[in-house]
Amino acid sequence: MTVHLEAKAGDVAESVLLPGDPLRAKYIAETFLENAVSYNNVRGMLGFTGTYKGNRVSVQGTGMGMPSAMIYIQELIEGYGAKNLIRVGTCGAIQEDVKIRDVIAAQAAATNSNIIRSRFPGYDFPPIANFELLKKSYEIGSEKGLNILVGNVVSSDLFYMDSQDEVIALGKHGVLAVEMEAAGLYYLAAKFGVKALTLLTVSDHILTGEQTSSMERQTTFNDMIEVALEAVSG
Ligand SMILES: O=P(O)(O)O[C@H]1O[C@H](CO)[C@@H](O)[C@H]1O
Ligand SMILES: O=c1cc[nH]c(=O)[nH]1
Repeated sequence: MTVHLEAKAGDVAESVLLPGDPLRAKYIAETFLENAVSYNNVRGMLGFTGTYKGNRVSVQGTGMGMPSAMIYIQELIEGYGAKNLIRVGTCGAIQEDVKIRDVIAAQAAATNSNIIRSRFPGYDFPPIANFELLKKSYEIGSEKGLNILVGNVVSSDLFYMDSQDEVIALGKHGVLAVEMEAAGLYYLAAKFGVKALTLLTVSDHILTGEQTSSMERQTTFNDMIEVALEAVSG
């Protein structure tokens, strides 16, 4: 048991998928895992463990933003021995050639958060994905015929920004999309020496205002989940 997770020792698998939305954790467990068992209900931040093609996998909601996600990520690593963590989230595109429903594998994550900056004053620490998980996911997605984009994303502390100017400028510097957790995940993975990756489905477009329907989100989302599950299995 940790402060925010009531799972017992051994309840959590070494490989964990991390959606922001706890109900998405339930959906993933019910749709993709066999014999899924719930191990956490504290604060309604649902977590489940089951098997995928015979491999033990957990799925844990993290909430929105780095402060929330980093609580669950650190407790999963320190308290339960999680070793492979893949965030499965949504994002907003900030480049014209990134399209709604595309899947992004976040190679690195820029951030406007002070969480990492305050740890290494005077330095910019680049939060990066684990290469093995990144390569595997790219290959699995490509074999499935998905248009997987690999590149930089930006993890923002704010969903509602007074101005999108900086985020749009980042897009002009090759950053593909904005979301709110990847940099925190990559920082903690570096700190604790575990493997991490962020996969994202583009749910809306910051430049064009386009949004996905819930049905479209679900279909693309399913593809992304299968990539994540395959990447941590076998
Ligand atoms: O769909 P999730 O995983 O929650 O991710 C994105 O959606 C939330 C904002 O709506 C933020 O958490 C952002 O990172
Ligand atoms: O625009 C978006 C979409 C999803 N998540 C974000 O943080 N921003």
